Amino acid sequence: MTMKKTLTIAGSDTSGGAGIQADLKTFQEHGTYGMTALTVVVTMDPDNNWSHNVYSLPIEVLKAQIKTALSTGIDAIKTGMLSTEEVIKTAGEAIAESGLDHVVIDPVMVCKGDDEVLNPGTVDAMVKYLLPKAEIVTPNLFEAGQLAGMKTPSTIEQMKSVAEKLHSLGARNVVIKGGKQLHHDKAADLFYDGKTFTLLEAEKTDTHYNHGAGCTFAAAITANLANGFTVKEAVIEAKEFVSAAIANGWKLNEYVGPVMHGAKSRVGAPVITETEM
Ligand SMILES: Nc1ncnc2c1ncn2[C@@H]1O[C@H](COP(=O)(O)OP(=O)(O)O)[C@@H](O)[C@H]1O
Ligand SMILES: Cc1ncc(COP(=O)(O)O)c(C=O)c1O
Repeated sequence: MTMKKTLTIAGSDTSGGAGIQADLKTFQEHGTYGMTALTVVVTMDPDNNWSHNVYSLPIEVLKAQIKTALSTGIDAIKTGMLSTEEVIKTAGEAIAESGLDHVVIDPVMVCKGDDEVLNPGTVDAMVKYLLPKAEIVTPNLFEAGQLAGMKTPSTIEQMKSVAEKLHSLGARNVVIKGGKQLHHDKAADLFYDGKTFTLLEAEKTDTHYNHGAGCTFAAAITANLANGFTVKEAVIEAKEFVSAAIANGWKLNEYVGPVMHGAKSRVGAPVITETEM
């Protein structure tokens, strides 16, 4: 049996909901063979209100992982938490050398709830090294504004302008996640392929148990592209997948509630509506 191979270049979330853990669970649910190149390891301190510590791996270790994985003939790549400009440059150069088309850039800048960029120099590096390689970029509202050098969009009209800017910076497709943050009665994401805007809407779940939603969404897109979906089909299935995962999010402890990555196949997924704008 042959399987499509998917690689995530991202951080390890020890608590298991986000990062490479979310990516691998999602790849598995989509029937692809997941491989990893770790950038950082994130731990949480149970003695200090679950505060996060980020441990970077040496750049040679990242390069060796990417080399290992690419030598096997990867079908699609996703990037997640990339901690420094050097890490972003390394990922961008490796993607360029791979010659792969199926490249999903999830421009993780902050963990949920924060609105400060972890390391400001990384935004320029993402624009320079990653956006021009992206078959699709998957920012939330804050990340979209930062990458575009525009204010954080808060309406669908503003999301359209920001999506056009991100496309002009080299991303062949853009999906801006309105999610829970956008003032809209549904969980709405705006997809732009350079020609048409499509608003994708799902029921909003009233929950705090959404840790890992962004990673899960981008990983599902990656697996779907590896499996031969068009970009739009990949995004729509990923939205079904993540909506089900959020609707079935659960409490790990008093600090964090991860999504349930395997919910779609076990519980079913909600209907996504598509509206051309
Ligand atoms: N409360 C919610 N109910 C339903 N879907 C949601 C909810 N919050 C986010 N989503 C969806 O989950 C996906 C990931 O978005 P989000 O969690 O906002 O990303 P990030 O983790 O990058 O901030 C998007 O498709 C978004 O619309
Ligand atoms: C390693 C890692 N990657 C990515 C994220 C972003 O997670 P989310 O998918 O909830 O935006 C986190 C958040 O804790 C993380 O620890």
